[in-house]
Amino acid sequence: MSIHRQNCLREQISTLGQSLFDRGLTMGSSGNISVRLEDGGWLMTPTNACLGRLDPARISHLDKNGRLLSGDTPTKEHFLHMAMYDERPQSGAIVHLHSTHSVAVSCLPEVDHCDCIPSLTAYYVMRVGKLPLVPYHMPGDPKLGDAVRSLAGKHSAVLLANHGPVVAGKNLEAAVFATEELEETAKLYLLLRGTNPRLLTPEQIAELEARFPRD
Ligand SMILES: O=C(O)[C@@H](O)C(=O)COP(=O)(O)O
Ligand SMILES: [Zn+2]
Repeated sequence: MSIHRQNCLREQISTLGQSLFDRGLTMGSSGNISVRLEDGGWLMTPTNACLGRLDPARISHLDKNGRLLSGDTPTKEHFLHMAMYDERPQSGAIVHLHSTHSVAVSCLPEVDHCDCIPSLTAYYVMRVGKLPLVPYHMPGDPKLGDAVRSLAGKHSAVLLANHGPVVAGKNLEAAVFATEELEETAKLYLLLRGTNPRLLTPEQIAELEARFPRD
């Protein structure tokens, strides 16, 4: 990959990180972003970095074995990102946020662990689909990587219990769009709690999945 292309990706991570932060989709130094490089390595946001104020030159550059080549120490969730990439060769980027409504859903005792948010809208089905809950582990615990690995082959998005969403996409823009959609649908789900909303039918879901396949 040319240096020019890598620099463009660094800029894109910083720009989209700032956009997410400025819209309140993650706070403080929470959340992390990664992009897979053509040589099998990755760019990842550094640990304890604020997504709203990333310095493109300090973004961590890892080789395909996860060794740091340049930049600051990577996110403590680097193994989680790498586990998801291992299971999803079609994915080029991953976003993890502490977006408020998604985190709220991740704390609810009654959610279906196989599918935390019902199919309320077509766009949610198109961007996210079934969202499994990953049992709680401390942030940075390698067991979190193992737990995500077991689900990531079948799911582009997972919800970490009492923590937040991890969403993969074919590229960074796709991963960000899907994360935003997840957050908005989590908000809808909470708004509709205690009501009996009409959900999309299995036939409607199948039609959407055939017409708009997710990666
Ligand atoms: O919740 C956590 O601590 C991490 O999952 C996180 O969101 C931020 O960690 P770093 O990426 O290591 O800053
Ligand atoms: Zn986190």
